[in-house]
Amino acid sequence: MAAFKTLDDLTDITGKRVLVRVDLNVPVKDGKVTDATRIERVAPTILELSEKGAKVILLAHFGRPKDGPSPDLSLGLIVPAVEEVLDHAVLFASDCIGAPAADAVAKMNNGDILLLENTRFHKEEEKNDAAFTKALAANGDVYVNDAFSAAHRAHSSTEGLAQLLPAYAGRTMQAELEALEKGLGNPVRPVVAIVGGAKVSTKIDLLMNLVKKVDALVIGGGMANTFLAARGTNVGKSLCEHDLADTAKQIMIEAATAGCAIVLPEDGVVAREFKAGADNEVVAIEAIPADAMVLDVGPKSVEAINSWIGRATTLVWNGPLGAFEIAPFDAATVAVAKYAAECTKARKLTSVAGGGDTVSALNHAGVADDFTYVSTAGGAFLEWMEGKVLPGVAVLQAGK
Ligand SMILES: Nc1ncnc2c1ncn2[C@@H]1O[C@H](COP(=O)(O)OP(=O)(O)OP(=O)(O)O)[C@@H](O)[C@H]1O
Ligand SMILES: O=C(O)[C@H](O)COP(=O)(O)O
Repeated sequence: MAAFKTLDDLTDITGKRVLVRVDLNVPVKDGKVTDATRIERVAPTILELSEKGAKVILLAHFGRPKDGPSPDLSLGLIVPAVEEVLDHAVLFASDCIGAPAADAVAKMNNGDILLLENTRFHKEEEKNDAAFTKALAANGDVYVNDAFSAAHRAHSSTEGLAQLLPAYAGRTMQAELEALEKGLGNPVRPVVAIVGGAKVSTKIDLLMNLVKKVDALVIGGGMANTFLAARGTNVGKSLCEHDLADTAKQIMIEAATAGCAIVLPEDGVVAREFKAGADNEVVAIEAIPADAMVLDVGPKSVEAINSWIGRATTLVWNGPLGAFEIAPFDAATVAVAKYAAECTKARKLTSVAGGGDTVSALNHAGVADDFTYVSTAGGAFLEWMEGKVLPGVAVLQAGK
């Protein structure tokens, strides 16, 4: 792994304005953060800089706002959770550039921590727009990237800033890269990957390369419905991206050529409403009622998945198998997580899992600490697995 500068190289920062890119894209329900793991992971970097007397200015995205600012995706909602984890006051500015940001920064004392509003409220962020990056850079003397989980995005706050300011990796960025290299740099076969969740369109392309690197690819969640539909199974009202059928078919062809088994659900738990405790039944995967949706994979599928895990030496997991936030559709994710944890404790398995909701699901199952390594990254983790260059990491390695 190519070298990059870390906080150890960042000396004499008292009074300096340090722009720190963190990932605060945390799960939220009814306005409350339901899993603070990502905040906990960036806390050491933030507190270290604050204790050294820097003015710590946090940059982050939250969700995927489509048309500019929206109150439900304001990072202001996250401030209390960040304060609780840090046990430190956190100031907030209503914009990440312009007068609101500049005024808030001007008022900071050494050691203060300020969170700027969602960078994605400006469409220029995702375009890595030069003028927008410059506007962000105006508030900092130094840039620290501690958001490994957003490092697969070449955005202004994840990549562009590192070209304008002296750039350093934060403690979590450093730890994630070191741990992934150690656990998965040279994975011992057989390798089984589980990919589930809801971000079908942004993750499906990654599977094209992943099938060349693993012995079996277990597909669950919304991703499975897309593959099932592609092979002609009627998925009723399930979360499914029908327009990705050709991509799914191509992945199945690539997998067959590479000798990678594709493991799709044999049965599913279906309901007519997306809510906790909704009436539900287990059906064979070819018998999904037209007016129902699959919200979890069924018990036969769990058995098949666990049998693959039992034969594996390395497990890589991103994306829950079902809508685990609403009982009883957490059953498969919990059962598989517990079995993987058991195999890991018995020293038969190296288990690495990643993703905001995946971490939350492992915490929900009570086994996150039993996995070999739990990354905060989902998409970035899968891209790293594929062997892709992550722009946010590459720019640190190039070193300004
Ligand atoms: N069958 C399903 N139908 C609807 N939603 C599902 C289904 N299976 C899983 N999900 C949802 O998928 C979401 C998690 O997917 P996602 O791809 O965001 O995973 P992740 O671990 O957070 O990865 P990342 O960090 O890349 O976001 C959960 O909110 C879960 O409810
Ligand atoms: O949740 C994630 O995986 C990261 O925060 C990146 O989010 P994105 O997929 O919306 O870029």
